[in-house]
Amino acid sequence: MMAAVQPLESLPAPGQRQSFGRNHIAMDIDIETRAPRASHEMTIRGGLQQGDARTVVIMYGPGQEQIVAVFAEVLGKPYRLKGGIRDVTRDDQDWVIGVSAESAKAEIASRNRGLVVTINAHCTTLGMPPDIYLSAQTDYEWLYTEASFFRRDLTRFVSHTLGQLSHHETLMAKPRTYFISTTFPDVHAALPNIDILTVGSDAVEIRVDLLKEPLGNGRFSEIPSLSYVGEQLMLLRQRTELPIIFTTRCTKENGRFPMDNPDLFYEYLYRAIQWGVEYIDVELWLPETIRRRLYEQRGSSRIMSAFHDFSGTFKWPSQRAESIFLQSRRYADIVKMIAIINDHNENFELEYFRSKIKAEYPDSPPLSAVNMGETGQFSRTLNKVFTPITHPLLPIIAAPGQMSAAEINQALALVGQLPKKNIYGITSPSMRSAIPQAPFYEKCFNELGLPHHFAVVERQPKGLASIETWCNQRNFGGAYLNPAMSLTNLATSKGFFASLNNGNGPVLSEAARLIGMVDTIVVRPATSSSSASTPSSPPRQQNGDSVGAISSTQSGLPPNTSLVFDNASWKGILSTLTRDLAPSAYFGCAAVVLASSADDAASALFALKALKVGKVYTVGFKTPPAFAKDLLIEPFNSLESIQRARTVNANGTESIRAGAGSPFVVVSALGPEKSNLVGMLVRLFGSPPRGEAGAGRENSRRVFLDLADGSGHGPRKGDPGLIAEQCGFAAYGAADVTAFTTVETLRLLVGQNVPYSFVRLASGRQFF
Ligand SMILES: O=C1C[C@@](O)(C(=O)O)C[C@@H](O)[C@@H]1O
Repeated sequence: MMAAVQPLESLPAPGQRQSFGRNHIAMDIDIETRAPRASHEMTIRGGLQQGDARTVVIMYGPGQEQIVAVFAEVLGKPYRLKGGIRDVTRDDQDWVIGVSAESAKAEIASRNRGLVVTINAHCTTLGMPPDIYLSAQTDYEWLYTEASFFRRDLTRFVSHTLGQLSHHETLMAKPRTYFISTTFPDVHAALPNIDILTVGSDAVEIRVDLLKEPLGNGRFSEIPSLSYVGEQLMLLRQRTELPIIFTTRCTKENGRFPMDNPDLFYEYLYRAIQWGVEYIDVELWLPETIRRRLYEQRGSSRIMSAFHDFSGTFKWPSQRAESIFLQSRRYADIVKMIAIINDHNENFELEYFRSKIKAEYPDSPPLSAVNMGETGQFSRTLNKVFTPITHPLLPIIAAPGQMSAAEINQALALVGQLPKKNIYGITSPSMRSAIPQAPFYEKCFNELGLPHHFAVVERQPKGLASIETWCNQRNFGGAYLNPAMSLTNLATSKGFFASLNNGNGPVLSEAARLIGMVDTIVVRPATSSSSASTPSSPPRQQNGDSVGAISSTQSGLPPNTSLVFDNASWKGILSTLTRDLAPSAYFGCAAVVLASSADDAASALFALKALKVGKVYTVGFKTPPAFAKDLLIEPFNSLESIQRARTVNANGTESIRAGAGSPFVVVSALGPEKSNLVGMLVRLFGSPPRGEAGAGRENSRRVFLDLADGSGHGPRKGDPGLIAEQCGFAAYGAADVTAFTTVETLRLLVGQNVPYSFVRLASGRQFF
């Protein structure tokens, strides 16, 4: 009989082992922190940070002071307007300060940079460009439109510029990353198709040099003005959640930016940093002083050093190639090297160069290197860091030989590098009435050119036999579990799962371990240092396992493969909560979680922990001790305790930071049959009680997240989401979380990024 998972309070430190397998009384699970690949922990520890602690000063245009309140709300801080930047003192530390652009002008150059960080918020309807002097002097600049206001864009801008959310670390931990090189003369043309264009991309490149600014009479300016570029960038950012790469490619390297004045490059690239662009492409030929300055001034943006050689004489096995790499890495977060080659063998030379660089300079920034032209296409299938891709819907390809994500995947599949796998959606009888997900996954695989087969299968209500059979196949490619299964349940395995990893059981991600619920099973080759899994059935044929016809006699996983039990839904919750609010809006605040069991509550607790909330009030479940360790938990066990939390008076922002204010976020995992209770609590916590004005957050709409699946039920009587909105909450539902969770599931299962907007679009509204 298999030992149960240890109670969570006795969680081992990362790297230690926890019971699961069948070798010992208390057998072990490899904890993901030992694994080299991307893990959610990167996102918790690396992705979310406290960020810039300086006072944020928003400079606003005539009649635009309301934008200060919006910034404050997104950041979760109180705000006030002041006459000038000089009036900001240490006492304003936790406030957002608004200063009119007019007044700020006189003092911006002499501001105390250690005390304030300035953002020039300019509404483009007031005219473009913004005040040239302010633009040049400010730390950051945010351009917005009033007619269609994109709160999501603002959230992402401040989360990034103030260093609260880092895409780079998360992306660099991914096994493969791609960026789409858009080549539109006008971004408007891209917008209708942006969701489909970006499937498979981790970032979007805007080729600034290819933008064509109309001057009237059919003429275009030689290079697009900063004003035009700013608006184009704003448009793109409003429509895609992906990080952006800002490129001013020069004439010598297949671009249109003139090379006679390097300062022009500095001007545009530095402005891109001010605009909060995530990646700035800096060409290596630029004077070192410019490259150094941009690197030093890059703030939260990351520098992609770029070198292209179109001469046809470039040689990867040369001293020159190595010295170009060394020169590039000095001022780079990613080094990009791209060359025209003449012979297919030069692709192998590039691979040798890649591995040599990795071995000899292990601490260098990641290398993104490909060859151009048809001959070089092979290298585009092998490069793993930010491979530039195109899409059939683009007007032109950005460089000779560029391929689409689908073409790359198809090529990899053809040469055995991306073998066809069976991927499952494992449901339970209780989910029988749910809308089928298979068509959506098939659409994604099709769009991405993935060879995999997807099938929704239903597990038996009891036991693990069916799940183990699906997972125990040579061609098993991973699965999601909907509903999720508890680790305790999975730990009852006496068969295949228990046999993995020489009897130590599957690898557990830290999220799955702490949450105690598994919703994703990821297949991955073991590293040489960790032990290989031991299939419980003998290996058999290489290909051809057909879904639904798997017997226990069929082949098990290949010997160098392990299974990772993971949890994607906490990430879906985190992404939903941070869609319209920066992480700082949650730091230290109080939350309420309602659920009928700890299992139902755990993903939300994990997300709230990642957001560093100060205190969690609980209703309906006992908090697992593992959470109680890092979070201040208080169960609501009487009406008095609720009343106390409601009226708790946060004296100033300090106490809010310690979770002492009345709850700012309410998450409910209670089913529709408990709507009344949820509605009642939401009403109670809706309007900020009198006397809380001192806390300064009276401008903030509180947040309500309903995890109960309302799909297919139509508008519910007493729908807590509706009540929440009436009570002044910003309400989110299961549909948002499901879509964001699907994004994460696809990343985990097939390593590809399918943007949230595409998930919503392709799966149809009624699906969620
Ligand atoms: O640097 C690169 C790579 C690229 O030149 C290519 O070869 O695909 C395409 C460019 O748009 C991009 O900036």
